[in-house]
Amino acid sequence: MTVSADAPVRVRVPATSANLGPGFDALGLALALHDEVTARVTEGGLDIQVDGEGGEQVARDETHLVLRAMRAAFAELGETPPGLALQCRNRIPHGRGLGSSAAAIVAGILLARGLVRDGRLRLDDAAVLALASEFEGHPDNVAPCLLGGLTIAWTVDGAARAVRRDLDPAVVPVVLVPPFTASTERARGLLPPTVPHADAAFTAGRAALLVAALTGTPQALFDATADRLHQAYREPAMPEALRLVADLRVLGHPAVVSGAGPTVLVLARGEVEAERVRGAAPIGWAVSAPAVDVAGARILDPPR
Ligand SMILES: Nc1ncnc2c1ncn2[C@@H]1O[C@H](COP(=O)(O)OP(=O)(O)OP(=O)(O)O)[C@@H](O)[C@H]1O
Ligand SMILES: N[C@@H](CCO)C(=O)O
Repeated sequence: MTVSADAPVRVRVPATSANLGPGFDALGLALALHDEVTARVTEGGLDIQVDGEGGEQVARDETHLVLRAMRAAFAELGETPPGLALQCRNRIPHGRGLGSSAAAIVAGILLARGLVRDGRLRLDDAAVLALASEFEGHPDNVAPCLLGGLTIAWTVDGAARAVRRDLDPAVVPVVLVPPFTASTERARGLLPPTVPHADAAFTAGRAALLVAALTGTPQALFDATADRLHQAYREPAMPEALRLVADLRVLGHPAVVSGAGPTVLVLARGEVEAERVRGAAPIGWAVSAPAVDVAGARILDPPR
C-alpha cells in the first residue's frame, strides 16, 4: 500500500436526478445536496460510522455500498489496504430517486483513488466514470455526480461516457420528496422488454428537445419532459408519484419522476413557477429547490 495511516481523504458528492422524463438511463442533473465521506487506511479491521440518512438501516460491514465501491477501485489499482475507517455524513435520502447509491459509489471510488499514491494517474476520470457506471448498472446518475451540471451519458462497448452542459439559469429544479421509498431494482423490474416503435420515436424526439430546452429554450420544457418509455410502467411501484406528476402537468408544470422515483422533479421556468409548485405539494412531502451543483464530486481533504 502506498499510503500512510495518518492521511485521511474526504470527498463531497452531490445528489442527482436522472432521466428528467424522456432521457431514460441517459440524462441527469446534479443538485446541491451532498454526502461527505472521510476514509483512512488503518493497521487492520473495518470501522464504519454513519451519521444522517440511512444511519439506522445501512450495514457497517463489507456489504456497505461505499466500502464495496472502494474495494472495486482498490482491485483496479492493484492495492489491498490492511484496514479501513470510514466516516459518512449522509444528507441524500435513500431510495427516493435522488441518486444516493450513485453518490455512495462515486464517493467510494474517489476515496480509494485518493488514498493511493499516483491514484489519479493509475485510474483516470474516464475510468472512474466507467467503473462507477458498471457498478451502478447505468450511467445517468453517476455522470452528473462526477461532473456536475447537466449530463448526457451513453455506453460504448460496456464503458460509459458523458458530456456535460450548463443548465439555462432560468430553469429552477424543484424536488418534491415523499416520506416513503421505492427501490430502483423493483422499478426497473416493471419495465417491459420491448416498447412500441411509436413510443420509442416519440420519446427520442422529446429527449433531443429536452437538451435544447434545458440549455437555452426553457419555454419548450413542458413538451420536452413528456416520456413514454418508463414512467407509466412504474405506476404500481409509486402510484402517488405518478398521480402528482399528472396533477402538476394538468396545471401546466414540467413535472417528471426523479430517477426511479418516488420523488417528483419539476423543471420550473423561473422563481414564480417554482413558488406555484411549492404550493401544490401534497401534505407530508418535503419540497425544496436545491441549486444545481456545477462542480460535481470534489475531494475536500487533502486540499488539491
Ligand atoms: N451513502 C450510502 N451508504 C450506504 N449505502 C447506501 C448509501 N446510499 C445508498 N445506499 C444503498 O443504496 C440503496 C438505495 O439505492 P436505490 O438505487 O434503490 O435508490 P437511490 O439511489 O436513492 O435512487 P435512484 O437510483 O432512483 O436515484 C439504499 O437502500 C442503500 O442500500
Ligand atoms: N435511469 C435509472 C435511474 C435510477 O437509478 C432508472 O430510471 O432506473
